Amino acid sequence: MSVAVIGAGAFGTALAVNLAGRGQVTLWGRDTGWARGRENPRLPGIRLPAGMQVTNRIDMIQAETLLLALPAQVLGGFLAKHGARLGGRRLVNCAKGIDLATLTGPSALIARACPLATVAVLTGPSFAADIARGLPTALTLACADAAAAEALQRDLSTATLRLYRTTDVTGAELGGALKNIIAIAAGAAIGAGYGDSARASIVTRGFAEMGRLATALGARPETLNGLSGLGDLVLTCTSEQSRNFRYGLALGAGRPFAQGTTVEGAATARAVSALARQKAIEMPISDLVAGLAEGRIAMKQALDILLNRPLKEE
Ligand SMILES: NC(=O)C1=CN([C@@H]2O[C@H](COP(=O)(O)OP(=O)(O)OC[C@H]3O[C@@H](n4cnc5c(N)ncnc54)[C@H](OP(=O)(O)O)[C@@H]3O)[C@@H](O)[C@H]2O)C=CC1
Ligand SMILES: O=C(CO)COP(=O)(O)O
Repeated sequence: MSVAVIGAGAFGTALAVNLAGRGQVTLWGRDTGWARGRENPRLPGIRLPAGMQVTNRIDMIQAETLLLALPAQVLGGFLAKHGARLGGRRLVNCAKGIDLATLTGPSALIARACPLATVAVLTGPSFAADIARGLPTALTLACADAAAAEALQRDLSTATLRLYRTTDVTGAELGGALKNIIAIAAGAAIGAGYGDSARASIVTRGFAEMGRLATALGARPETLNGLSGLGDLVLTCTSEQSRNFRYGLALGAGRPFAQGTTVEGAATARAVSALARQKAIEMPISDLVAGLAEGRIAMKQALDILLNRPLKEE
């Protein structure tokens, strides 16, 4: 089986390094100057295995299985430029977000741009550095075609990467996208000094909110209880390795945050607010994260809004 990873950021590089233990892997990035030193500055401390090919030429990619590890908001532009070259292969989305321009998930963007492709999603609790170091990790592989899901599960599992499969692509993809929003809110609560009890409330009510939107969009509720939903929510709301959580910490503390860091939850919150309005679903935490990220509301105001919502059944 031949694999290529599209997107030489932290996650794409980590997946390529881990999968290289199984066979030939090619890594594609738009700028591959760093590869001469065999260490990606986006994933410090990890050396590329000898023999791994790194290229910025998409026409060099012959692999039958492509893992797309680009940020959700740049995927549409990438597909518009290169999608025609990718059709007919197995295309596995690894991005965790909702495209703001179309309000759809990455796998729908891929399916639209590459109608002949077998589209799948790889998602779940996993920091790039952990995967690259070969620390034990369990992820969800989702594909609507059950036979293709089984084949991909087999082909992409490694000694340290254990994949569980599902045919619920919508649920798996939304779990990964929505947890980033809640991680920002959890970080903001901690950053503002509201404490661990407040964080626990946000995680729990955030999880309820994730389930409401995901099921309205066609997800199976049990998928949200799995690695791609609850699993990743727990990871990102409790670890400072998470960029979304760290961004929330900065928002809550009123500190600036490093420009250029990939924080998927900020744009996803805006997309979710728009989707929730369309579907008439209450998503109070996502609405507040969208407002905080856009600078429309302040932290104290966000807290007041949450605490003053009408009392209701759990
Ligand atoms: N990091 C992690 O632990 C995990 C990340 N993910 C998901 O993986 C996705 C990618 O994140 P991650 O790798 O961490 O992000 P990074 O910030 O590490 O890297 C982003 C990559 O995208 C590239 N890029 C940006 N714009 C474009 C473009 N227009 N065309 C082509 N390439 C572009 C950047 O290229 P350049 O270097 O040239 O700027 C860079 O290689 C996200 O959806 C994230 O949620 C999922 C699980 C874990
Ligand atoms: O998705 C992730 C872990 O599963 C990575 O989270 P961050 O993008 O917040 O760093």
